[in-house]
Amino acid sequence: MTEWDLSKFKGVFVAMYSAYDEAGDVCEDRVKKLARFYVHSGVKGLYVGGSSGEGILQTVEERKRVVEAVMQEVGQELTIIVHVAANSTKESKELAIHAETCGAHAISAVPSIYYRLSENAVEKHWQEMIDCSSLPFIIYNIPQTTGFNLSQTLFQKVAAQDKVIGIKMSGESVFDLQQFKAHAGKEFLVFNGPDEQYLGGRIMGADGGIGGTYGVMPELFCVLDQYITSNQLEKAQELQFHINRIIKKLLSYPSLYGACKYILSLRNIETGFPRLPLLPVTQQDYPSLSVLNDEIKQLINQYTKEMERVIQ
Ligand SMILES: CC(=O)N[C@@H]([C@@H](O)[C@H](O)[C@H](O)CO)[C@@H](O)CC(=O)C(=O)O
Repeated sequence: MTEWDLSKFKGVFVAMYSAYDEAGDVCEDRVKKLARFYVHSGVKGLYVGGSSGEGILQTVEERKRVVEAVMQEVGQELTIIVHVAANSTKESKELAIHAETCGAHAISAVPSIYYRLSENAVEKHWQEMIDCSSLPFIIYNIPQTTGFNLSQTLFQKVAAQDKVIGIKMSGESVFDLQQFKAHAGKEFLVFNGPDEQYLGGRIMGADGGIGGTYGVMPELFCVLDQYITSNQLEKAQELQFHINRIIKKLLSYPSLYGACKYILSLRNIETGFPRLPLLPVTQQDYPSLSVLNDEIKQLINQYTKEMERVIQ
């Protein structure tokens, strides 16, 4: 039996985008407004400083300011998972200790990037973070960006510890996701990573998901999750298809994050541009993004109404 309350980690987690001011600096007010925006959307929590949050492009001090702002604003209302991995173990530990000081609910980390690391090195990197705070730890496996493909052997070694409560599976294979779930068992959380496969991931064992595009349509992912939980799989498939049409369009812009941030601005949530080398969208993209925003709003309207009818 695990000592952790896993129920607060089951569901939809928005991988929060960065929030900068006009000069491109971290802006606490904007971080808070963005975090607050998700409170009423029905999501379970936020994943802070991950890929979508551009943690890896920010300084340690900036990352701390983001976490502090999120915790102050919504730390009592949502479950907050903080991605603490930096390239050095030293900085990652500093961020892990800081997350605990701020009252975050869990930490999470990718392997260090750039160097081709052995499994022993990645294990040591993660273990130092696990040991330096008393927070539960969630492995972040995203081989397509880190170049490190987590093996079952290393996974089972790391996951055997009570403090390691889950894994965020951002690789594309639903089979891999299922294999991790099968080995770790019921009392171990698996988060679906690819938003395009939320339905597939959940059916194959994921307890919820962490995703970036949830940020512009959190309501749709919450309804999708409810369809799955209540076994309405045809409705779930229909909605996932709509979502995927949106995601495919979002992926056609100079950067996914730039497109999503612009859509947020159309919903009165200013977050600035993504930080270089991630490209912003340009003025010529604005009209089509505005059309896409209307499409998202229409779907949110339609599906939240349908869900209300089902619940009544
Ligand atoms: C590679 C990547 O960035 N994957 C995203 C997805 O949310 C992704 O943006 C989405 O599926 C669109 O392809 C997440 O798995 C990453 C994530 O949650 C994060 O921001 O840490």
